[in-house]
Amino acid sequence: MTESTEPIVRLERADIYQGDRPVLNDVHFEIKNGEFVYLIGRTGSGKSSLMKTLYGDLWLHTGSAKVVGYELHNIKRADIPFLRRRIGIVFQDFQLLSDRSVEDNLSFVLRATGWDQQSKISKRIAEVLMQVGLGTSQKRMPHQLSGGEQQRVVIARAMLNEPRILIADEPTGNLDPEVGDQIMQVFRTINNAGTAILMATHNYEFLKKFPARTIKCENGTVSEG
Ligand SMILES: Nc1ncnc2c1ncn2[C@@H]1O[C@H](COP(=O)(O)OP(=O)(O)OP(=O)(O)O)[C@@H](O)[C@H]1O
Repeated sequence: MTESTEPIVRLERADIYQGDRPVLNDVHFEIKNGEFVYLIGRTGSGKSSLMKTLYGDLWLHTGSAKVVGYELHNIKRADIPFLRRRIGIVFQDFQLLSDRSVEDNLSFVLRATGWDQQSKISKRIAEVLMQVGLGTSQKRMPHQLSGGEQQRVVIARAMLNEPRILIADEPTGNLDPEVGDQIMQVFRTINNAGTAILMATHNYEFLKKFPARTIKCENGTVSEG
């Protein structure tokens, strides 16, 4: 299979653990290139644990998983930063560095991932900010941004290294409904441009307004919703 036809995520008979405690058993699903997938389920059902396993924050104990070309059942600790470069991760709490500007938050990530030419760094920052509708905000500090704007910067940050998939854990959980809708539009625009998205959400309005494939954590496993 070539990289473009192979699923971006494929789990087979995977067991997800928090420490010694099993959270999800016998998980199998695939996410294809460019797909948009919602992940739903009650509080504590295992959504975050599943996502953490996909980006190598929780170790896969049993079964197999291949994510953006990396086999998680065989992955070496040293490869995890490279796995994460091919995945964009967006959390509910914005986690920007509060003591530096938008531009510096973004260049920090690029430099940490091997970018060293200032002209290329500036160009890439301008591109991702444009993509999230914040084209002129380079010099602003996080405290000068609304919650929705901060979340746009976080999404821009996740897009810096052109990930093949964005994994977003409750990305609108801290936002007003109207602002949440705008952020959802940003994800849709990114998805329409070809990046796959796996989004955990409690917001069932999104499922009605923006229908997409839905998978569900329930009774200790994952099923199509
Ligand atoms: N760091 C941790 N250490 C031990 N157990 C944990 C840890 N984080 C979560 N758990 C447990 O694992 C189970 C799954 O939690 P998880 O956070 O994956 O659920 P979730 O579906 O994402 O919930 P929420 O919607 O509230 O974010 C829960 O029983 C939770 O108590």
